Amino acid sequence: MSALPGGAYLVLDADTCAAAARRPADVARAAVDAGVRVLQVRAKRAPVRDLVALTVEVAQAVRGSGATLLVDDRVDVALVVRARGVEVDGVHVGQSDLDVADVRRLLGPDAVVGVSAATPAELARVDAGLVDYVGSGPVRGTPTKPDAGPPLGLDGLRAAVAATTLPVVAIGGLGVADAGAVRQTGAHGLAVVSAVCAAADPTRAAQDLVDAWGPTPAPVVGAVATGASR
Ligand SMILES: Cc1ncc(COP(=O)(O)OP(=O)(O)O)c(N)n1
Ligand SMILES: Cc1nc(C(=O)O)sc1CCOP(=O)(O)O
Ligand SMILES: [Mg+2]
Repeated sequence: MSALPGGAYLVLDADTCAAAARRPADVARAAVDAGVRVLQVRAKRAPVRDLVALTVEVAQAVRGSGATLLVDDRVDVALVVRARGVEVDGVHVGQSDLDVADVRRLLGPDAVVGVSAATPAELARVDAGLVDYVGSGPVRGTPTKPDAGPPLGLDGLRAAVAATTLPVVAIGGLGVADAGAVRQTGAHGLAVVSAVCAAADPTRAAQDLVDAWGPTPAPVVGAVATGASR
């Protein structure tokens, strides 16, 4: 188990970056230079070996930044990247991906493991002893994930935060204008794709997101999320 830094969380979606004619590695470097502490590599249509190459590229681009780097869905990719001697911190899995118990077994006790959970039933099933954070969304409908569930809205997000002891990362249709309201729900972080990857100026957009969220306490390793770390 490892503490996830709070605040701005950038999901580097390969398709969104490609549509904006940008390399995810360049967006990643710009984001960490702007103060983003958590990155996730997501490439839903890429062959697995391309996802490995992409993750290595991003990891190398942000090397030395101290940012937490995760892979969407694919534990095998994280393991291969590690086996090549390149640092990757963990994986974010959804409800149809590998079970978090298996993810934890494969990646080890120090990995960061996140899981998607939004409904009361999904949140109740999350084992807080195996997972470091929950990703809850979509807060709003978003073209970036057409198969997402119904929008939670801020009230639904607040309910998700109240339903779990784990840090909650809000996601889906969010941008800089939402940072204050999302933080007020008690969410630990705010994850975006389009607001940075498709922005006219990703560096500026990342900086604005970091500033709008405001200061975050340093993560405490092994801390139980009681609200004190939010
Ligand atoms: C931080 C964060 N939260 C939720 C998701 C969604 O993951 P998942 O449900 O597995 O859906 P896909 O992203 O795989 O389409 C996420 N990636 N990150
Ligand atoms: C990757 C992802 N997961 C979601 C969920 O609801 O679990 S919504 C989403 C896409 C977020 O992209 P954008 O910031 O462009 O709306
Ligand atoms: Mg998934």
